[in-house]
Amino acid sequence: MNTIPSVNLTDFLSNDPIKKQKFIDEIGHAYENIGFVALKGHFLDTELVDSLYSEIKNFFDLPTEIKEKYEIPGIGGQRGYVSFGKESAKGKKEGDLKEFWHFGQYVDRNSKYAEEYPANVSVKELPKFDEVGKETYKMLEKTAKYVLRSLALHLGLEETYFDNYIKNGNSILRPIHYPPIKTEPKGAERAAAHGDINLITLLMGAQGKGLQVQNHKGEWIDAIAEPDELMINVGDMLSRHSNNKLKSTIHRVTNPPKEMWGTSRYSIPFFMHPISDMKLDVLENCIDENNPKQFDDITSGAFLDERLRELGLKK
Ligand SMILES: O=C(O)CCC(=O)C(=O)O
Ligand SMILES: [Fe+2]
Repeated sequence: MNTIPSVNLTDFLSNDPIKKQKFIDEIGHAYENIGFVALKGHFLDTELVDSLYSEIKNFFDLPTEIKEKYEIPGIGGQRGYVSFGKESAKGKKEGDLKEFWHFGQYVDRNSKYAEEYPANVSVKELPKFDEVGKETYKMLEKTAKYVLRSLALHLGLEETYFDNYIKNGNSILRPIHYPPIKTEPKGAERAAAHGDINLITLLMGAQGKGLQVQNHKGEWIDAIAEPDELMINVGDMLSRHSNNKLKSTIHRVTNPPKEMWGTSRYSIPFFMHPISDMKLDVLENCIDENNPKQFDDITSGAFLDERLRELGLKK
């Protein structure tokens, strides 16, 4: 597979069982091979996307000393601002050439997760920032819920298998700014090769060149979406749970050619996480003689913790 297949969520949501099954087969096949699809028919509208871009550009344009006021110590960068170069890919010492923001789950005050999750951070310079972030979070979470329903069916589980694990889940919306490159990066990249940690990732902003995905043969292929598409990939949590039937594919964001160094890249991944006590233990129906169990049992909370340390976000 040398291109990223495109699928349409309205097929899955239609009342036509043939279309629904077609969507399940297409996404299932894509995730057993390249690990990525471009998805149309999601719940984000253009107006919301445009206002989020405008808000986040305004945020990243703020002076560094103001942005740094929103960098909260002690929470592994899980909410608010994370400054340039702080995060590095697993196994790499150079920091990625990016700064980002994290919006986290919106839980009721009386829910047990209100204590587990750090609070979201408000940007007082930008009155609409929080609201636009929250609305986008909800729409991406809703899109992800249906994608996971299709994957549950593909894996031979109940359609709603993931629903209770993602309700109040520890998902994160991460607007990223890759600033203009001023000096030779010396081994650093916009985003070095990595697999995502979570269940699935929904990415806005894969329209320009930059994102590349590694296929079976080790070749890097461009992952470019149409204006109305989200790029959606499998993360390591879902790969473990499915005994690597669904592939968490290594991907990266390359530095632009020198004549383009003066331009920024903005992208906005939504990392869909379950609640921390979900067991990622390999599903029984993904194990057989040809596919012995490949991963040890672990909860999603313990797995996340381990990975945040490896990324340099948690001490
Ligand atoms: O910026 C992008 O297009 C992708 C970013 C990414 O892969 C990530 O943040 O995990
Ligand atoms: Fe990624």
